[in-house]
Amino acid sequence: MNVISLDSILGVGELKSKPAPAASGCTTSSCGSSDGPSDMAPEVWEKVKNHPCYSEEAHHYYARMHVAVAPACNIQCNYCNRKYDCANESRPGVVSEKLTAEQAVRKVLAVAAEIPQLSVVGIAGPGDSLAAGAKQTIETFEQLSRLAPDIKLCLSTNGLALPDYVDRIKDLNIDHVTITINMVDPEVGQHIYPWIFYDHKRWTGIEASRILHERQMLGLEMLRDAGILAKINSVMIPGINDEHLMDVNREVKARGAFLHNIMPLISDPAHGTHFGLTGQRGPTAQELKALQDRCEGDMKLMRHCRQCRADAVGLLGEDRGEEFTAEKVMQMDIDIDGGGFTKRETYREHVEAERAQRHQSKAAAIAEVAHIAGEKPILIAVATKGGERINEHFGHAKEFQIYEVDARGAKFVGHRRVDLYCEGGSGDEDGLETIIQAINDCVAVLVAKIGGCPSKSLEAAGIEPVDRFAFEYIEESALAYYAAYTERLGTGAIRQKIGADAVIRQGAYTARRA
Ligand SMILES: C[S@@+](CC[C@H](N)C(=O)[O-])C[C@H]1O[C@@H](n2cnc3c(N)ncnc32)[C@H](O)[C@@H]1O
Ligand code: SF4
Ligand code: SF4
Repeated sequence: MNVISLDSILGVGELKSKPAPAASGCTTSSCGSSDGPSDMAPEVWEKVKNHPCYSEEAHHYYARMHVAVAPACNIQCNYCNRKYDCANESRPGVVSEKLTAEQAVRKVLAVAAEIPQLSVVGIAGPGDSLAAGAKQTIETFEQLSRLAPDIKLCLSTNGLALPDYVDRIKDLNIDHVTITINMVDPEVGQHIYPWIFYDHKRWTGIEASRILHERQMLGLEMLRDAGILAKINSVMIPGINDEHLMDVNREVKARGAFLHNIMPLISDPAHGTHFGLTGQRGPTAQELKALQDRCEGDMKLMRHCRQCRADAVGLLGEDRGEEFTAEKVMQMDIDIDGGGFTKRETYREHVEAERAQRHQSKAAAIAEVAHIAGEKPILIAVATKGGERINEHFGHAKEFQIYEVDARGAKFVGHRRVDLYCEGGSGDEDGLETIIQAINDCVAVLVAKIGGCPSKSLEAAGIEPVDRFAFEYIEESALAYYAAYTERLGTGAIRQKIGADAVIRQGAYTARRA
């Protein structure tokens, strides 16, 4: 098939590209074929392959939107304050406007007509999608399943009311449900949940956490029995549930959860949450990764969550919500009958073709490094604007994506937000300091371009700045870098080199602090 660039369908300028090398065998589950990864049943792959949150690969191509039709909640978490709102902030529970079911449906059809990447509509607050009788949630999904049946439906809940709604969720063809589970021991839960409202009564203390825990486990088992995929969100709260999340991981896995998304606590005092006001800190990026690594096993860990607003619109990491306010949507001429269905279908066909080409290219890159199997993985930071390419200037990066690389492949393991190094054209030393701190477990940073000064500081900190892969694909470049890195050191030497680099980085950091 002749592959047309997705950027041309979307009207975006062409990126410099390299033809895909010939295919060969691929052994990692992150790679795969059009039937999906080797460790996933085809019917499950069919459900997740276009869902930007359930498939890391899909998030490069597909967008989601949240509609904020669920303002109320039936429990209180010590990290949540829905009264604090800020239009410029992207974090859970924040919305610019709450919608009725009717407004939400209109908004979805408007977005679907405009953004062919849209594949999922979710309800994730700002409160709980199943609180207050779940009326608006059900009404919204009923209409959408009729008007835009090609778009997947998704909801997020704390799980307290979930057992009462699993049958309804099944009837509505909702394939994806997220439950936030922060504990499987009410002793731990009592430090996270001051109260719940259940069975016409407010419960507090350990009793509240016991009820919540039992309802969450029951709801999860019912989802498994109904064949609905469950993702578990857990908020990592250092000193309260960080170690305990290993137990949570084990228990949810035993009950058939598909994916575990361990997210860092956000606890800015300005947000007015209990944890913010009492000085409870969130985890560092390195602490979060270490816990995710310990939990990763048979069940997949989600590493690409962007902790989105409850009214987010667009690809993960971008927010086009401002283009679709209730006022603007009211003025739009909306095709009520599946708005833009043909455009979405064409887009999906091209994504399939591009994905097949990318699988081949990644498999070929993995085959090139097969001879160094068994070496220790390295971490690499990447400056990217998206499109799976190294296409961002070091000084303009607001975040770095982190890849873990060895002969099995280059795996995305998280992103690290940083202060901008270049503000108004000049380098800011404090910004550079926070960048080095954020990526200090990486051996290299792959960028489209970088200036002489930051290069020297990075080298002094034991992080190699690399611009020779500018505009190339990230995974293939990371593997090529890994091969060159290993060759430079000689096989068997990576472990010692990583150890030595870590000492250099720590020494450089201590010296800068002094
Ligand atoms: C706003 S909630 C809406 C769905 C539902 N009420 C729930 O809590 O699962 C969406 C997700 O954001 C998480 N969240 C809310 N506030 C947070 C914070 N301050 N830090 C980290 N995660 C947070 C919740 O735990 C939940 O997983
Ligand atoms: S369950 Fe969700 S909406 Fe309710 S308090 Fe907790 S985070 Fe906020
Ligand atoms: S908050 Fe995470 S799981 Fe939810 S839509 Fe955003 S990226 Fe997906």
